[in-house]
Amino acid sequence: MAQRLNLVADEDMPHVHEWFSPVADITLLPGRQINAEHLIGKDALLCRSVTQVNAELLQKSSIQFVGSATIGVDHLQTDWLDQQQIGWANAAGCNAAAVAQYILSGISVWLLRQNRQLDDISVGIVGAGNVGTCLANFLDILKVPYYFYDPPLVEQGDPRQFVDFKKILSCDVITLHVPLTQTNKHKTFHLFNEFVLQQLTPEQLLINASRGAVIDGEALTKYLSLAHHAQVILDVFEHEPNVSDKLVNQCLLATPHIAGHTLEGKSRGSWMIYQAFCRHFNLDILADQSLSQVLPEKNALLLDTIDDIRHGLLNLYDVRTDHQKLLNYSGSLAEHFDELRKNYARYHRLLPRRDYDGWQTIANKVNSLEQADLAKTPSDLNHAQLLLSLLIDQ
Ligand SMILES: NC(=O)C1=CN([C@@H]2O[C@H](COP(=O)(O)OP(=O)(O)OC[C@H]3O[C@@H](n4cnc5c(N)ncnc54)[C@H](O)[C@@H]3O)[C@@H](O)[C@H]2O)C=CC1
Ligand SMILES: O=C(O)C(=O)[C@H](O)COP(=O)(O)O
Repeated sequence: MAQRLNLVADEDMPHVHEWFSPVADITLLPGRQINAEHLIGKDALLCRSVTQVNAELLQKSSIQFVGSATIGVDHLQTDWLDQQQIGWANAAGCNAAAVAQYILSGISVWLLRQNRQLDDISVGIVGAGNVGTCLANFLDILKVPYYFYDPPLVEQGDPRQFVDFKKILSCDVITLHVPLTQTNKHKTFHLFNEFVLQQLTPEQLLINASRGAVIDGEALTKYLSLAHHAQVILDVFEHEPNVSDKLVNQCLLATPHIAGHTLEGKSRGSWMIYQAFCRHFNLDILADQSLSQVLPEKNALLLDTIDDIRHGLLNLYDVRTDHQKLLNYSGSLAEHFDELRKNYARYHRLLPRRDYDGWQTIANKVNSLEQADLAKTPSDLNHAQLLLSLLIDQ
């Protein structure tokens, strides 16, 4: 029998016990507290976005593999890991659908406040990777025009259509889906600085669910203190968990870095890391282990009438609930930011936020309802307007 491995894992990474305990002894720790001493004599580290994985953390250890159950890798010193021949993996795309769902919910709330319609806006997507593309797929169904800005993909010959930064800055909604990078030619650190922010108008919405430092936080606070400014939705903040109460209160909506935290998004992250771990250590995946095994059945969405669709979507996700929870901690946000994220996961174990994978079904259903009974679907509503009215509260 192969020797058992020893691993340290972030205590907020789901399903670690189910999947890893047949082959490893596991030490669970709070992600921000994992230190070099904890890793001495260990073979693998399983982390989330809050653990800085670098030479300082690992050099005294015998870690051979680092798995981060996240899309982002800005907390991993990947060049050093490669140099040391330490295997590493992230969970690319694991929660892309969850982030896209968050963005659509945020846009819906903004439209409601502005008394504007979905069919008269354009969306500028900065970063056309997994999240940007997933969002674009949803916007296609909603028939909302969007534009991609992604110079690295242009250089790689991606055949899709891309626009320049100036065009993005003219869109009604600008939403950021880039990795945080500090050094390369297309670095994203402070991509939205004071100069860029000042070009926005009060009619626009800026959303950041990528990494906080893609927007210069200090410049943003200053910008939002101006009499006229664009509306802003933030899921991420520069210097988390030290989040400024002032900035949160200046936003249309603010949430504690939970855009990707659906049940599927979190579980898929662990599952992808488990698979990478097995590949690295040349282990078999046991026959009774699978992602679907740990995901509870979804309540069937009964799409018989427009009302069914409306309620199905409303039960799905309303970002205002998460915004309100963050506001409840106003005055001591920095102290409670991590706790809110932790409790978000716990709360959602009872009433989980789920990915919605039935958008195409809904689009088809709306089509058939329109064809079958136009009286139920006012003829001046196109698909986009109709689906928006389903996304937001009546
Ligand atoms: N708030 C949250 O809960 C979550 C945040 N994220 C963040 O979102 C980021 C994006 O996620 P994915 O789309 O899955 O990543 P991805 O790697 O699939 O796509 C990122 C895209 O950004 C592009 N890009 C890089 N530099 C750029 C620049 N200067 N200007 C324009 N485009 C640029 C890349 O070429 C790539 O196509 C992640 O790196 C992560 O930091 C991801 C998941 C959840
Ligand atoms: O996947 C990413 O990248 C994210 O930002 C995550 O959704 C954040 O997840 P945790 O670090 O809280 O697991």
